[in-house]
Amino acid sequence: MVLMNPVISKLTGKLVVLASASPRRLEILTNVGLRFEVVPSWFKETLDKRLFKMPHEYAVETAKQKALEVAKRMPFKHLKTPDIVIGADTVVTVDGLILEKPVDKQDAYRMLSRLSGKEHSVFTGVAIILCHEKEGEEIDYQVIDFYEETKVKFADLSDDLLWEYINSGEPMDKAGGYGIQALGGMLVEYVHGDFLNVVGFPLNQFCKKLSLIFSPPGSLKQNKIQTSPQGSPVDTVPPAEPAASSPSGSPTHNGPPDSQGQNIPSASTAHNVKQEESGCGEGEVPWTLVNNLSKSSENGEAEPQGISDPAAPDLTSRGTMQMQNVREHETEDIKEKLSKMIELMDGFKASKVLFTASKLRVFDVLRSSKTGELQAEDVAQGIKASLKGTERLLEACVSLGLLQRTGKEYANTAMSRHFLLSDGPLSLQGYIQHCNELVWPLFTHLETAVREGTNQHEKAFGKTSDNLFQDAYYSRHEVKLRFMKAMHSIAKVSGRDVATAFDLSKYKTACDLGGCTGAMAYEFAKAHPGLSVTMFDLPEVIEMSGHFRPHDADDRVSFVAGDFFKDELPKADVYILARILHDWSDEKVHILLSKIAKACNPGCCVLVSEIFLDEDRKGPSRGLLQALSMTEGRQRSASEYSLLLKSHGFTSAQIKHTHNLLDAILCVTE
Ligand SMILES: C[S@@+](CC[C@H](N)C(=O)[O-])C[C@H]1O[C@@H](n2cnc3c(N)ncnc32)[C@H](O)[C@@H]1O
Repeated sequence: MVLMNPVISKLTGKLVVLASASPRRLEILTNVGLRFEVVPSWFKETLDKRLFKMPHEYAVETAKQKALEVAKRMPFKHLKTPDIVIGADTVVTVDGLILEKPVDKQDAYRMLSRLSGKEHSVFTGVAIILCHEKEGEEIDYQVIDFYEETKVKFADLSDDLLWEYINSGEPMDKAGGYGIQALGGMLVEYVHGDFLNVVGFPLNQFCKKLSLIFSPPGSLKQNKIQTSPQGSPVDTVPPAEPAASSPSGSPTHNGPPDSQGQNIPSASTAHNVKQEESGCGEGEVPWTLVNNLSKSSENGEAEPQGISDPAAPDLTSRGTMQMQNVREHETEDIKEKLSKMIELMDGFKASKVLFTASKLRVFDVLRSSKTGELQAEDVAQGIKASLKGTERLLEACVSLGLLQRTGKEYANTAMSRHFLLSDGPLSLQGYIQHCNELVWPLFTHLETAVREGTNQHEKAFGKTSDNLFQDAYYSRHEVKLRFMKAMHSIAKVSGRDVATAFDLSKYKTACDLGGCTGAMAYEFAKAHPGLSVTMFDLPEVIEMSGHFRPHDADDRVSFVAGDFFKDELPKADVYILARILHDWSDEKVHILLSKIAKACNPGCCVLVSEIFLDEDRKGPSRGLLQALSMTEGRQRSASEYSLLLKSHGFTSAQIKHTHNLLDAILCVTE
């Protein structure tokens, strides 16, 4: 049996649309007697999470965009305008990360193991779109949105339990990788807050919002809440009279106060004279009537009987409240979009400030002072630049978070100390200079690159490059050194996460093909005490690798010169391909993988480390932006790499999204 919820019943007679295909939301709303159509949104959940300060802002914005997409599509595609569209989006957050639906089992495992033994938050953002269609005019959309947070704690979960749960298939279409209402309930130690919010829809707050929309504060002037001496709320409105005996016959509301001090009208006391006409149930205020009322008042026409009761909804103030709400939302929305636009328009300036400050060694100069602080004059002297230009550069660096300033003194921020000092263990200086000297010129020819679908090396550097490495990067000593420094810095930052992505304890030997400076090889040796690593690269690279030898170099790392397309590959149990495959045409990739497959004994494996594209190729933008200046190769998703490796006999893929610069996949030969 369905309880006749007085707030939900206010939607009777309206075309209510749920812009979500989630069976759980459908069930929650159906269970409370709401009649609605389901029109799943086509809005792709691709908002850039970094643009939102708080996770709930992301959930609310996604809910809003989902609902608006349906509200705007229906008049054209379904040839009807809904009255109300409801959108919702649920996200799980832990350790400052937003977890959505897992893309595969490995992703589900990553999410669930992150949640194990910890408290996390579940946020559902909800948007209620009220659509007003006026004849001959554009449809007006009013947006009311809100969010609910529920805290959930998981018990400590063993890997066996996690995999059993993952293999049940339940996690795959659920935010955070679990469903609390089914098997996933077993993982939960406690829930603080609205349980249904975790399932996917905060019903309680939704009802309160409906109550505010349809009986806003102005309509409840007389329904003051007093606190009794015992502290419990007392409704001071006199018992409602039946409509017929009310002087005006207008709707009056008298019901239990909700937790926000608003009265949710009770079905037994709310009446209106249009009830039969509108076909609405008891306790309803028909939307059409509400609209007509505001119109007739505006026109100065006599109000129909039953409208002038002071307890009736204050339609004007309600309209004003909603319009204000909408304007605020619209303004916020536009501001958000504008700030994203500005970020995109100015992005190249910010990059160039970083490149220039790095090239001029601003960060090293600041670090070298006794106190770590310098005034602009001293920095100008240190970097041999004009005072005026230096001041501008330093101020711009402060605005970008690269420097901090106290009074007249400039100093490095923690981020700069980590990544921008030239001799720091995680220095990105090498890569930054590579971007400045090589990638930047290529990007100045992006338009031609897009028009022609070719790489622009010739335009940018005045010569063709059939083989990027031998013709472009290694043609001049300083260019080669710069390229190697760039590879070295990325390998230093990401190497540890790649090296520890999988359990390699059963393997004795590894070969890092195209290992460049050996940075990755040393990370593998460090992470796996039983592993000897051969670093294999072109002779012109090997001859310079001594430059990058760490002071505590492990003698389990050795260097072999050769061409992986032409020469015999060193024998190994594990072949590492870090940032290799994306550079080459499919044909060359197949040549290389065939050679590796031939060199492998059963049980050997290939570990590929690359930027993995999302399965729908909508991100991450770092990978997609890089592709724009690539030559013959291409970026792939984890499953594309998996398929590629499978076609060469490497199966049982394990995938690791490291949340560092490079992800990794491990496949074993049969
Ligand atoms: C993009 S870098 C990746 C470096 C390293 N694996 C890393 O992740 O830091 C590509 C590497 O492949 C090497 N390489 C290119 N062609 C090669 C070939 N035919 N044989 C061996 N190594 C090659 C390059 O010298 C370079 O070091």
